Amino acid sequence: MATANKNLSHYDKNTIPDASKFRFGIVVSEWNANITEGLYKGAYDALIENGVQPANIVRWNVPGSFELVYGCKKMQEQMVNAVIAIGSVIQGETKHFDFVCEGVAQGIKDLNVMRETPVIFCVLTDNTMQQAIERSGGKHGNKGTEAAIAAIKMAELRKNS
Ligand SMILES: Nc1c(NC[C@H](O)[C@H](O)[C@H](O)CO)[nH]c(=O)[nH]c1=O
Ligand SMILES: CC(=O)[C@@H](O)COP(=O)(O)O
Repeated sequence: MATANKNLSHYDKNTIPDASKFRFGIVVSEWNANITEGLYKGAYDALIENGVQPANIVRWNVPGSFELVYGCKKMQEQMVNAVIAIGSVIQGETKHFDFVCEGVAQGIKDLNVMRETPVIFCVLTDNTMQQAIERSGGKHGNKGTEAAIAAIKMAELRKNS
């Protein structure tokens, strides 16, 4: 189902686990910063709304989405219950888009397979800037909000497993 038909940014707070004791790492790519700052705000606000203490949200920046893998690997080594990777890759004229998207998706998948701390994939892979705007606080909601809810749910699953 496409984002246009399923906007997960609206959620029922009663279904979200208590997050007040959790600590989260958020790694933010500086590429397309107008988009990644919107995603960060969505994630940060959703964590706070669900009881996370501001001091328990650790933010690091990395230059581009490709560097999210290394940033998230190092963040996993901090005392955090889950990590959120935030990036925005937008199609250009060459194959660079495919390599960046492939690298970051596979890299984050590997961190989830190999290591204990869950890493949430909040990397937009859009054809146009307009699509990115619509998904980072625009008419299709905010994928940062959705990532924060996923992070809380995964932190809870980790705690109980
Ligand atoms: N074009 C985009 C990039 N490119 C930069 C790479 O992510 C990386 O920083 C560089 O290749 C050095 O290793 N990154 C994005 O996040 N978004 C883009 O649209
Ligand atoms: C996703 C990218 O790296 C992209 O913005 C690069 O653009 P181009 O393929 O035109 O060099």
